[in-house]
Parts: sequence; structure tokens; C-alpha cells
Amino acid sequence: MDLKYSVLCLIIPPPPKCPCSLVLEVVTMAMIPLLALAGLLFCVFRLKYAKGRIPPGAHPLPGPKCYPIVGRVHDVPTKASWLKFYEWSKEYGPIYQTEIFGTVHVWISSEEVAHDLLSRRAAIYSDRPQIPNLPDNRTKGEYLALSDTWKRQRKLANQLMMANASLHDYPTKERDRFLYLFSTDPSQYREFIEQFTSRTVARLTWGSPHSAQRLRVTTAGLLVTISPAGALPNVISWLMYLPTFLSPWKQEESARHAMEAELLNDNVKYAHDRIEDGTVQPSFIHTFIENASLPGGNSDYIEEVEASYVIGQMAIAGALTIGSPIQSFLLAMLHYPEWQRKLQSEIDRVCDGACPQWEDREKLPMLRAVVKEIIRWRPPVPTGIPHAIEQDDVYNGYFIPAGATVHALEWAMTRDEKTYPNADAFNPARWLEPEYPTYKEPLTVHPKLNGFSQFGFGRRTCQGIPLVEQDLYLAMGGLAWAFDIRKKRREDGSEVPVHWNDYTPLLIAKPVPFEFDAVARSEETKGLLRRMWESGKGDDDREQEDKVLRQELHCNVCGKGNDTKKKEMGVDTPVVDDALSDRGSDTSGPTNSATESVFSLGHSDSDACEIEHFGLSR
Ligand code: HEM
Repeated sequence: MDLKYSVLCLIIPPPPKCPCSLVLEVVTMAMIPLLALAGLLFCVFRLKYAKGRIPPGAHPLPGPKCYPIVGRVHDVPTKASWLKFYEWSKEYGPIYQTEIFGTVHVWISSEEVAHDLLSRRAAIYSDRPQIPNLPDNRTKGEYLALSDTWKRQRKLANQLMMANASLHDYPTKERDRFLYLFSTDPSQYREFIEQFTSRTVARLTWGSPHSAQRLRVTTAGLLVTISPAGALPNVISWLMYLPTFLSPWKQEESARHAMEAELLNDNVKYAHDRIEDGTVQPSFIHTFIENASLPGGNSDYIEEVEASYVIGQMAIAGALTIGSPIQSFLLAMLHYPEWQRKLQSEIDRVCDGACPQWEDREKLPMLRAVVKEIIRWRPPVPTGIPHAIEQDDVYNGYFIPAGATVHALEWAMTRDEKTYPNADAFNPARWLEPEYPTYKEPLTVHPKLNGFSQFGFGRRTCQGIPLVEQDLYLAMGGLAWAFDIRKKRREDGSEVPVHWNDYTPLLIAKPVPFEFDAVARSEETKGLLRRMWESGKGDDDREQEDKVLRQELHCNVCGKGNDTKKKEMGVDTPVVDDALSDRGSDTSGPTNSATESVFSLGHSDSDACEIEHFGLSR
């Protein structure tokens, strides 16, 4: 409970209670132990039932000894849980199981086993588990669940991606805008990166970046909702049976869900309005609406409201993920300056002093190798996105019960020394030189992201790879072209240390903040960056630009005007409104406990500040 509230309660006695609320309180108090007991019995029953089904000759999977009911929950750290699961894989092998509160979790740490099960036996390994804190994720059809639904929805997502395969010039425009903003204040790197990824995907999905900030808020909330380290019911699953009035998690999720629904509806309406006034821009929603009106078009098998969720999930997935490798890139450049120099010299030679464009990609294998190596070195989804198995199965003599949650442990796969010698080192050469097992020709095509283990297995693989590839290539290429990224130095000349592998704990892991200097590589670059912002900014940036030029920035919530902000930053640089939020990477969340939540409704000043900045009220 809030400390201020507890203190207030001591000073001011609460008002006398009405009989109705007393009855409610008594019923509530009586229900909690009953629900707890029912939950525990349910867990015991599920596990006993699963064990009773092991066919003759098969054995349970190896794994750490599990205690009744809780399993090994006490052993799983809230921070960097993937390191613990990786440690167990070294002890118990490439496939092992743990139990947590009645659910069997199967952990796969070898690509070969993942392909054997998730790809070759995809017919029974392609379901998604229920997310306890998102209880209707499997039934409602909003989050790609249940086989008929996800097959239909994936088909639509593929069609929309193919119809917009060029991605138009959205990634380039947004990259150009991002580089300039970054040059104004590199310490706001998380904010500017999140703006870049959410604006790009908002343009691609809805034809305009105007709702990118709302997308970030609802996405931050969804990440907490679905992450094991985000909301307690995801660990203690029987908490999902608490009625809404007793469950703060359900209350938060339903507020977030309402905001998400509003965002999706607004964007569909926006597309219809722009079609009507003749100013529509290419996007997934536009493709859907256009096709739906054709005979045999999309509306024959999918309704607009369902399509708005398919498209919305693409927007959410895009806003959630791509920022992680861009931040990891900055971290890698600080630890491996020699690779920064090599990358810069490839870009300078091939592009003749210009910023790399998507059309240059065939001639820039090192840049593509850096992109892929960043994802290998610091996997953005280190524990993978779980599948669920629909029928009992036996693999190499081991029994895997129906309903088990199956995790492709991406972190462990990237540490496999046979495939990635000296796996802890950031080494793009492993994709470029024939002596490495991962080398593949021709270098005009390889390395590329398609087919990489880090985007999943079987029928549920990531559907956003073309966008990831282009966004990362442009952002990392642009940063290397424009800046020298260096460790910060204190007044006495000593270096400010930068962490090596300290990442946020939610499903999408991002580096915790670190300090660095980013210096434009030449005076000419500075001028070019300003001109690139001019071409990258959208109509919606006019207001922001006015503020930049007039230096009239002001934070509505914390009350800090531009002077205060400039003083804090110690510089005389223009900043934009968005940049005032101190929660740039909150899609990954600062939590280090399963009970702390990034998205605690109205709980912290910075939440309130962000919501106000984004023009939201809940
Ligand atoms: C660095 C960026 C990204 C990474 C590392 C990543 C990784 C993943 C992984 C591991 C999965 C689960 C695969 C499986 O279950 O086997 C997944 C699913 C998915 N991704 Fe991505 N992703 C990224 C970006 C994106 C983007 C930009 C989009 C959309 C524009 C996207 C759309 C999706 C969708 C829709 C699914 C769900 C597919 C399903 O459930 O059938 N992802 N992604």
C-alpha cells in the first residue's frame, strides 16, 4: 500500500463504515483463503494428472527437483531470468522441464531440438499458452490465439506485409528525423529511439505517426501484462481467478485494454476519413479497406474490427521490440570501438561520404553483419515467446504433456559455442569470414535476418522481419555514419564505466540506461543532419518544430519550462516536447520485481507525466 496513504490513515481515522461495505469486506476476507485453497488444489491436480499419463517406456523430462505446488518459483530471479534458465540447460541438457504453480514449462536451448519440435511437429506445437494476466487471450481473437483464428489472422498479416513490401519511405524518413533529434541531445537516446520505432510502425500500419505516443503507452502496459516479471498472476496463475474488484491486475489490464481498443478504433476511423478527403497515405489499414470493397476481398473472411486488431498487434509488436537492438548497438560501440571504426570505413568507402540508404544494402555486408550480430549478442526476446503443446507427445523417450508451455530459450541458443565460437564476444566477423560456422555466401545477400533463430520457429515465426531488417540497417548505419560514439570522460580524464550486460527484466529486454558521448563526425555532417530532419519530419512535426525554433518547451505535468530543462541538460540545444519524458524506454520497464509494474495506473509521478505528455487520460 502507498506509504503516504498508510500514514494518513494513522492521523485521520477512517469514516464509520456503512453496513453494506462491512458485509462486503467480510465476504472478501472469507473468499481469499478459499480461492487460495482452490488454486492450490487445482495446481496439485493438474500436475498429478499430467504425471499419470506418461506412456510405458517414456520418462519425464529431466529438470531441477520441483517442490509441491510452487515448483521452482523461488529459484527464478526476477532480473535476467534467462541466465538462470541457461544455467539449468547446462546441467539438464538441451530440453528440460520446470514446474511453476501447476504449469509444466519445457525449456529448449538447442536450435536442433527447437526445429524437431516447433517446426517438424508444428501441427501440435503451434498453440500459445494462456497468459494468466490476460485471461481471454486465447478466446477473444485479439491476440492471435486458437488455431482457426491465428491461421486466418496470420494470413491477413502476411498479405498486408506483402502488399506494402517496400515499406514506402517511412523507415528512411523516420531515421532521418531520428538522427537529427539524437544529435541535439544524445542523453535522450531512449526517448528518440522509441519515437523512431513507434512512429515508423504507426505510419506503416495506419498511414500516420500521429498516434505513436498513445501506441507507446498501451504497448508499455501490454508488455507488463504479458511478462512473467510484469504481473504477479503470470507467476501465481490462480490469482487470475480473483474477481475484478479484488484484483488490481485485472483492473489495470481492463483500463489498458479500453485504451488499446480506443486507439485501434480511432485509427480505423482516421483512415476512413483520409480516404474520404483524398489525403490517405499507404498503410496496412488502407490496403485492408481497399481490398475489402473488392469482390472476394478481405471482408469475405475477416471483419474490419478483427482486422483492426491484426493490424494493431503488428503496430504493438513493432513499437515494442526494435528499440532494444538499437540501444544494444550503442552499448556494443562503446565496448568494441574497433568495430565502430571498421563499420565507418565500410560506409565511407561505399557511400562516398553520404548516409547509407536501403538501396546500398547489397554493398554493405558489414553493416548487415553488425545488425545480425547485435541481435545474437543481446537477444531482444531472451526467453522467447512461448508456444503451447496441444497433445501429449514423446520426444527421444521423454514425455511432454499436453498443455505444457514450451519456451525456445533464445539466449541459450545464441551462446552455443559450436555455432558461435567465443559466443560472449560481439564479433560481426562470424558472418563475414569463411572460417566461422555461420558464414554464408554470397555476401550481397547474407547475412540477413530471415530464418534467424531469434525470430522463432515453425508456424508462429515473427511476421515483422522486413520492418526489423530495414529499421535496424538504417538506424545503425545512420548512427555509424554520423557520430563517433564514445565513453564519457569525467573532468579528471577518467572514463565513465558502462555496464556490460544489465538488461530490463520484461519479455522484451533492453539495456538499462548508460552514459556516453556522441560527437558528430564533421561540421558538414551537422548541417546534413538538419536538412535530413527537414525532409523526414511529417505534418505533425510542424508544431514541434515551432517549439524547437522558438525554444518554447514546457512540461505540463512537472511544470518545468524550457529554461529549467535546458539548465538541467547543461546545454543550449533545442529539445522537442516528446523528449521531455524521462521514460523513453519504458516499453521495457524499470521493474525488478514481479509485483512492481511499469503500468501501475496513476501510481507514480512519471506515469502521470507521461500520460499527460501523450494527451491521455484514463
Ligand atoms: C527485433 C525485433 C523483433 C524480434 C526479435 C521479434 C521476435 C519475435 C519472436 C521470437 C516471435 C515468436 C516466434 C515464435 O513463437 O516462434 C515473434 C512473433 C511475432 N512478431 Fe516479432 N520480433 C520483432 C519485431 C517484430 C515487428 C517489427 C513486428 C511487426 C511489425 C513483429 C510481429 C510479430 C507478430 C505478429 C508475431 C506473432 C506471430 C504469431 O503469434 O503467430 N515482430 N517475434
